[in-house]
Amino acid sequence: MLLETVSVIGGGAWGTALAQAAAMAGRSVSLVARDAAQVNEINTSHTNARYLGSQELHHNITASTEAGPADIIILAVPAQASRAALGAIPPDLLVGKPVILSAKGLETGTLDRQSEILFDMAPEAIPFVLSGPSFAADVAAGRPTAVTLAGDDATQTSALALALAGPSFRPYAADDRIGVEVAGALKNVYALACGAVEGADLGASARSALIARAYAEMARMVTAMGGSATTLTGLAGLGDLTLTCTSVQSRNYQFGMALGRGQTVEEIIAGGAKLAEGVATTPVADALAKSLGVDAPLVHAVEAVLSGNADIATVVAGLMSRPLKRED
Ligand SMILES: NC(=O)c1ccc[n+]([C@@H]2O[C@H](COP(=O)([O-])OP(=O)(O)OC[C@H]3O[C@@H](n4cnc5c(N)ncnc54)[C@H](O)[C@@H]3O)[C@@H](O)[C@H]2O)c1
Ligand SMILES: O=P(O)(O)OC[C@H](O)CO
Repeated sequence: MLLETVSVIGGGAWGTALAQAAAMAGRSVSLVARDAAQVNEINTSHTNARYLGSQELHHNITASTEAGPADIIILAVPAQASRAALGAIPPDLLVGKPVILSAKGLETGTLDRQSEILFDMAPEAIPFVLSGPSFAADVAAGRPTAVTLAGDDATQTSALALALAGPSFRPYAADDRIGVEVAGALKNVYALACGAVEGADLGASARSALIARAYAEMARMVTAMGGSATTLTGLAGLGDLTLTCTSVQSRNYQFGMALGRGQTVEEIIAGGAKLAEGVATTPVADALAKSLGVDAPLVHAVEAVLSGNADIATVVAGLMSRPLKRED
């Protein structure tokens, strides 16, 4: 498998950061963004100010509004836009190519994981999932970051990890593609909850209890969806859950803080909130839990708050008065 050139689809924070990581790994990178002015800025000033401020971008990154041929395709648009973004790529560019799915979310309506969307849109592409504790600003600045890269063929996955590894970006190869993508999607739901705990001033003890119970719930969900609970001990599980559930740098955590302070979803969005993938993923996860018969009280509680069916005090009281049980 030739792995020299990379096409990153999505000129937002994460697409630009992954383009930077690939360029730092020695790859020749094309960054595909919809906005012509942004493409011009990246090519002339080597910055993407809207998403990454004054961070200088590697000169091996060339921006374009259209995807061209590449050995590796990285999809880095919001989860709800993945289907449309894949549909905009000429189909022959995806045949037999590794496509790295980096969005963390489940699709509204279909309830699909990211690789299920890829199977629909480009069945001859080879799916990989990249996830783990990684803020775009950190990756773009070359701060040390480790992620999980999961694929179905161990040799191919290791080769791809090697092609993207640099001095500050360390992908660990793994084989549980489903577990990695479900963990990446669900941690955003729990980050909303942890942010709400902070916004409502419920205390650090409550937040840690929530993280631990979220981990247990995530394990039930991952197992029911065909992944392995063991995956959650790694970067895509514990690593990303703790990062996003404790850091105000997380957009999902920030959104949750606003919920905790009593704002509605509509008010938070009208106030200019950045992308918080958990908002769209929560009702999907809730529907999946119900259809799979998984006990997921935390997902359900977040759904109740987001939909306006219950306030934070009511869901906390409900969670605290569930029948006592053994810790498993
Ligand atoms: N930002 C991070 O730190 C980070 C880290 C890891 C994973 N992610 C994941 O990456 C995904 C993207 O997040 P982001 O931070 O880049 O969001 P963002 O809001 O910074 O950027 C999203 C980009 O996608 C583009 N886009 C939207 N719809 C599109 C479409 N149909 N076709 C082409 N481009 C489209 C937008 O124009 C924008 O440039 C999310 O699922 C997020 O969870 C983000
Ligand atoms: O800012 P968030 O909440 O989208 O989180 C970004 C990354 O997923 C953290 O690993």
